[in-house]
Amino acid sequence: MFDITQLEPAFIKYCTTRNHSYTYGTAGFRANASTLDTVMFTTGIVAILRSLVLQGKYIGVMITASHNPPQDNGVKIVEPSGAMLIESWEQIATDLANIASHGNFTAFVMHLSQVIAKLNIDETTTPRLIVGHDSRESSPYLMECLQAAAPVFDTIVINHTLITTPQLHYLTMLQNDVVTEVDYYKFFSTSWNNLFSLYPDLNLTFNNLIVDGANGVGSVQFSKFLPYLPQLATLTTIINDKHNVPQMLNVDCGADFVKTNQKLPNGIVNPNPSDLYASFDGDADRIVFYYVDNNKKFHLLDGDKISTILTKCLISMLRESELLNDINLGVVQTAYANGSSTKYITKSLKVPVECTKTGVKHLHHIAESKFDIGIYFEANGHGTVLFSNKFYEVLQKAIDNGSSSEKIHKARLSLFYFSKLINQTVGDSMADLLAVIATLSILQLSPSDWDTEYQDLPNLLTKCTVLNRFVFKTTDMERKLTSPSGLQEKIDAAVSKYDSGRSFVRASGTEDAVRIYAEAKTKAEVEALSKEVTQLVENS
Ligand SMILES: CC(=O)N[C@H]1[C@@H](OP(=O)(O)O)O[C@H](CO)[C@@H](O)[C@@H]1O
Ligand SMILES: [Mg+2]
Repeated sequence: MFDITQLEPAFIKYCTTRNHSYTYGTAGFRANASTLDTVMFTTGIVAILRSLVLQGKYIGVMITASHNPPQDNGVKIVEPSGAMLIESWEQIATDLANIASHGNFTAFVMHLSQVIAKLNIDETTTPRLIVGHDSRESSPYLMECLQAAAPVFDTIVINHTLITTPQLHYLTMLQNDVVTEVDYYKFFSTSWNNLFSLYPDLNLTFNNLIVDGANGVGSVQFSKFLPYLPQLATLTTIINDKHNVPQMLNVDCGADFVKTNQKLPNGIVNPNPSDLYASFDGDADRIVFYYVDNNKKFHLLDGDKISTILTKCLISMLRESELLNDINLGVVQTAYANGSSTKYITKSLKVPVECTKTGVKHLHHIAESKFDIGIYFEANGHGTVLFSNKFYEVLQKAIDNGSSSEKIHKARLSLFYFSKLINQTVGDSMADLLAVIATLSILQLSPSDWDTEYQDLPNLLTKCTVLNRFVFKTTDMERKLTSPSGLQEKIDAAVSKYDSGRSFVRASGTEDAVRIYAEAKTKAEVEALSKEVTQLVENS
């Protein structure tokens, strides 16, 4: 039995941020790190309660603010399956944080005991947490806040300290007391070796690989992972690897910088057209690729390009496996996906596309519930491919039954090993990097061949600060505004003036801003459309 009144000293010590209203956004709680002690303390308790409700299964907690600036931080909870916290618990997490922030200890204890009573918890269960953090300066202290309530609940806590978000998701999914990051390296390098063993004569389609670690935890982890991948290690250089200079995190580098500014990150002086470049974000769950042409012009290969090339490869493996009619494959995108990519997937590859709301939790859910092979990527490079139980059943049966053709058998084994190469819990810079390189090798496409599969429509993603972003409410998978009243009609009128024009506006779930997306036939038109819509937002 636990006595929650014993939480008082920790409450006084760690809940120093008062009268702050916390909201659970697109990716958990996220704000300036100086305001986060209270919500870290309560999130630790929520994770403990979640573990108690699930009979002591390991619950993951990651402290990170991903691509946000160094002074921010955040926290997200991971289910035992490795997926994000189930949505119905977001409210429990939000309410507990806000009662701790706005109320005194008595009010807090009263609220918490009501929550515990409602959850019907068996108090003899031992809760288990598996935790980690990114390289931010604030992370170790926030980790202390997060764990402050653990002794009162007799919690077992495994702290992996400096680890990437997807590694933490993967290790949570293993539900094992003794797993470490080495288990991650071994699993994914074995998958890589298995897949390549089917293609002994295959050459990579670029000379060198340059990986931008965003000066974050991804650079630490990738340098530890590389020795398990000797074939790649010899041709890979990691740049922006100053994870121990926290103020450099995501500054002029990383996936978000490259995608938003559509240019090379810091640290690449003389780019080589025969090399492949990739940038991770601050917690290494996103990746974008790029290359330069012979004129040294920069070309971005973003989440849409990743999603389309993986789709092309997997659909051809399915076809060669003669399983196209038994396994359903589809792609999940958000409204931010470039219109050309959607057209390419549906028209050229003849694969269905679902559009859903921003945030990986939404994409993941659709990919999992609608498809046997669900490929999902946000345009910013956050995504993965999910393989269903049915996929494994059908494939295993086909492999066991054997095939007269060597080619068909090889395609089936390729599908199997490929499914093990990509992180099943969440988007993962390192696993996605391996999956893309394997894809390019199997299809024998150079980075520029990959790029020419389809041509992006010129697009612009900007943000603007407004008095109250919460008045911007949307419908139709965030593609249309329902409030402020009358604004959507004005946006529609603006869009209709442009060839292949598209634009939508929504409030960010991670920043205090409204995002404006626009695309059109030419760069000049997209700039004009974006400007018009920005003015409409500002005047609303
Ligand atoms: C347009 C855009 O890139 N939005 C990002 C951003 O969400 P917003 O709700 O737009 O702030 O951060 C999320 C978390 O990292 C990420 O999932 C999402 O794709
Ligand atoms: Mg991230």
